Amino acid sequence: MTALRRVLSWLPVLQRRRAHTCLTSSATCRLLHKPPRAVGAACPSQLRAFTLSACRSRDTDDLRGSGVHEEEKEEDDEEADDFIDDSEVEELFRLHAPAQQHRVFVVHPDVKWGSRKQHLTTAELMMAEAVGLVNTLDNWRVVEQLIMSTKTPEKKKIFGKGNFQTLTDKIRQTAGITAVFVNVERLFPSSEREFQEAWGVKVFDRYSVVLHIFRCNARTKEAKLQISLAEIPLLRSRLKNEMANLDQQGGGSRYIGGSGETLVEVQQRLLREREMKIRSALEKLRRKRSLLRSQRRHKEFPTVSVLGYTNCGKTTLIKALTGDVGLQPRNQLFATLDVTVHAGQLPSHMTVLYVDTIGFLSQLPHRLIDSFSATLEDIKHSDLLVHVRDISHPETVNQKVNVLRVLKNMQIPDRLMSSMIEVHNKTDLVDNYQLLEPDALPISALEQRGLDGLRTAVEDEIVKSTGKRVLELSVDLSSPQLSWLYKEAAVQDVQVNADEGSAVVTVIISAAAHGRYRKLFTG
Ligand SMILES: Nc1nc2c(ncn2[C@@H]2O[C@H](COP(=O)(O)OP(=O)(O)OP(=O)(O)O)[C@@H](O)[C@H]2O)c(=O)[nH]1
Ligand SMILES: [Mg+2]
Repeated sequence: MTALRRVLSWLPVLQRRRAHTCLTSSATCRLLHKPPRAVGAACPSQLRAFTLSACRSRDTDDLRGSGVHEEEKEEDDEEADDFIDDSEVEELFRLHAPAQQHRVFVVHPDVKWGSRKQHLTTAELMMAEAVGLVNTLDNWRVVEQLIMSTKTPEKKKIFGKGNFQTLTDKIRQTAGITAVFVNVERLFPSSEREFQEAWGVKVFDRYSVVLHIFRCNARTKEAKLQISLAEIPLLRSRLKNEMANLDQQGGGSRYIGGSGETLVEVQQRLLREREMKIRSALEKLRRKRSLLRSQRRHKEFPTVSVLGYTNCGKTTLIKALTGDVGLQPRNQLFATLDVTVHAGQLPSHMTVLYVDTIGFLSQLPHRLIDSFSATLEDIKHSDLLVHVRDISHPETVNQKVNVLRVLKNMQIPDRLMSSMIEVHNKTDLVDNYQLLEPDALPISALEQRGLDGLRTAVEDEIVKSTGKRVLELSVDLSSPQLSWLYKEAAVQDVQVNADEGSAVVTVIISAAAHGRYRKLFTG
């Protein structure tokens, strides 16, 4: 009765009712209108600390250690504590623990002809990616792989009768395997059950393998909650299978001790409750994110989202552009699962915020992407997108098509799509690299080549899209000019002339805010 045991293990979590306090309007005010401190004595490092802390979220671990003021830290902690308890997230997250280790047989169902055939890739490359996914997981190893023809990879009957028998024989003859990974987006629960019965081992699809990877790499509450949400369909499928087994034994439709509910109904209700709980916690996080976004906008720092296929070098590029030593690029699929924000400078010394995002993958089920929609929302709200491509990868064209498809499904605004900068990364790995797409920028993030050209291109687009410029303004320190600038623009530097009671202030300011400034102080 594993199903019943699992249901019972959920109960404590679902029954625990904790009063959550949403972000209050006073917290909002505090974040948006916090007066600048240490203005008179402002030196560039303090200003950097101020601006960094102003745009920092709890998730942006990488901005830590940048000299954040203690008082701001406390306020941040207070505000972050408001939405959901760590232990509660851990409980939700732990419920569906991943398998410890597996020796895996990978099957790639290949469509050789017809409308379902993939034209930009080959069965061998898709198999290589599937193997890469499995090997990303610690203690999971591929022991055998097989490409098997099919006409209907998305149907319940993936393989024809003869092929299925051949496959079953091969799997049964392979010693020591503990799992089979069928490289399709998502298996029907009934197919999963049928395969498991025929092969006598656990069966995974892309959805479940990618989820395992996500799970192993998740660090923050938000990532953990998003993963727990993405697991709900898996739990539903499992439930269906376990219920089918119970029904065969005549147990699933019996009422539980006077409750008026059958075991199936109890399980379904608990799953619904679990889903609602996760969604509500994520909604609170979404509100917090949107608050941080408006705070960043308010501070007038333009944001640049760096996106692309997984492992293309996004994190390495942001590290190279910002010098942020906290960033840890890894040769691993889905190393980045949390959106983090990092400040960097453009040629005119304008500070921009680079947003590191979760990588894309082909045939990633929509539901999985949907679960990460709160994180991906940052992309929609940025001022500019930079699409990083691993130009050394044999599937680079297919990867680009997939990234563009996901962006289209996410309904990214046209203005962002048309101004998007495409970067060809890892050119150091390509012999005699030649740029065949004139609008793209060739770089090597690892060897820090081509970055000046990229910074200039980013600045040009930012100026075009936001109308923001870097200006040096002379301010009278006895007037409220400087504090106004702190509130309405992004102050980059203050050079104080103590004898004259004035300062030269470098700011990033929009045309509209500059107009207001002139009207107020120089009119
Ligand atoms: N040779 C070479 N390797 C690079 C370059 N850029 C990144 N890499 C390597 O590619 C691997 C992945 O880099 P990341 O920056 O973690 O890639 P990512 O796109 O952030 O990956 P995910 O967060 O997993 O989606 C690491 O081993 C990097 O060192 C480059 O320009 N040249
Ligand atoms: Mg990354």
